[in-house]
Amino acid sequence: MPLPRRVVVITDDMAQRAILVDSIRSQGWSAECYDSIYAADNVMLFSSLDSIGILCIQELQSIPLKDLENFICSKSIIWLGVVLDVQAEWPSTAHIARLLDGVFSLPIDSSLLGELLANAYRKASIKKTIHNIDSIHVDGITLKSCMPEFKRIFRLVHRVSNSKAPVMILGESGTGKELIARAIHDQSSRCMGPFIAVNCGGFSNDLIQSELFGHEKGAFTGATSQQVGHIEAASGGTLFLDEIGDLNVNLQVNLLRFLESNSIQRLSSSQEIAVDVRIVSATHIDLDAAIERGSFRLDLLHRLNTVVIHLPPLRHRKADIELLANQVFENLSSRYPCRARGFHRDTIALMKSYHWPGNVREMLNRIKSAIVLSDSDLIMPDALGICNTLENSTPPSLNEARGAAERQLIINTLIKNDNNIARSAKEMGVSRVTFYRLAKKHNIIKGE
Ligand SMILES: Nc1ncnc2c1ncn2[C@@H]1O[C@H](COP(=O)(O)OP(=O)(O)OP(=O)(O)O)[C@@H](O)[C@H]1O
Repeated sequence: MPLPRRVVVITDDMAQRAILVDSIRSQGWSAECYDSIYAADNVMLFSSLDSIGILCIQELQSIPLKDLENFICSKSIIWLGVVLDVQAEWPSTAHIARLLDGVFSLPIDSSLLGELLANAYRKASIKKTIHNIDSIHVDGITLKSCMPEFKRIFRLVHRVSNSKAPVMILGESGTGKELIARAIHDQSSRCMGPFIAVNCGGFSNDLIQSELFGHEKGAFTGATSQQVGHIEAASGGTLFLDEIGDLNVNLQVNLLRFLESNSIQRLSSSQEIAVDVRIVSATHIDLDAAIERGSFRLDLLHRLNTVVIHLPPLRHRKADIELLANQVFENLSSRYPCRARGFHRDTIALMKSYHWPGNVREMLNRIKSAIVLSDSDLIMPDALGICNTLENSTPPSLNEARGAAERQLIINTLIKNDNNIARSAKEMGVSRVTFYRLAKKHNIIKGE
């Protein structure tokens, strides 16, 4: 629905207000007036009805900057400043002006005002669309969250998608860094181009150079043909450098050179090849500490972290646990044979109190095993295999830890082998009888 053409005017100067309102109305807009930002905030008429606000710059001098920032940034309104007295001196105008979309003085030519309002209206419409984003669709998954912190991440993803600014995603393993990188790519104008993900820690030092930059035939023993590297292959799209903190220091220099020149040389070639890629990188390690240790270059960090997205660990997303678990359940239960219709409330409580060291990935795996193995209508707490690892509980004994690891191994092996006991037993290197006995001992299989 298009935004109404209504302007909020905030000034206690009645004479100038009247002039301003007349000019606004002459452009076919309606106007709503308040004496101060506090009066306007109290009425809470904003967000759905208003698109543009005009604030009197002189009056803003007396308002604490924090209040002003909160007021201006919390609304999906585009704010303009009006200067009522051009002769007056205002000490912090520059700072305030940065929060506003433009500043004009009175009297103002009506066609100029018309243009200012039309421009601001366009921006307000975009801002409102972004402000209302509360989910992201990626890889067939709808990422949702009840938490303002996460909704801000969704908005940031939308905002950064269409720039080429390098994005660095920080977060523990399994928090969804690659998914967010994909979302940035999918929503960008590069979405028709390739998305190439490279695990910088996944290759030997000898290999990663040629994996990233490519090589010519004969560049090294075994290089029997020319090979295009991942950077070149990502041209026109997005290169996702996962685990960037694990990249060998020598290669960091080469990567930096590429980021500065936007061109690469394949191994054993002197030809410069121009490459147009958007870089998204991710790491779970503390890069500041790595810089202090000398294992990561500060200049490279500065090239990569123009925009930083911090993904919180799942244990800090308690408010999202139920939403996420139900979403994962719905998704998986349609793909695997499943008797359960959902979670028992004790299971949800358990999930909320668990610390999820493996984050969303761990949740996915635990729910997957519970779905496959559960033989009741609701998934019970013990089906998740985390009863012994509750937060605040005392550390497990060696026997308990061994038992939990054994149980998890059996579950994982069964899932991998489609619940086939013979194949699972073979993979674990035990007889069928032993496997069956162990699975019964851990309540994974019901015995007669
Ligand atoms: N909000 C979510 N809803 C459903 N699945 C999710 C969500 N977030 C992440 N996942 C899934 O969790 C798994 C881990 O996500 P991802 O690989 O993006 O994490 P990561 O932080 O990049 O992990 P790592 O650091 O180990 O590479 C993937 O299977 C992903 O699809």
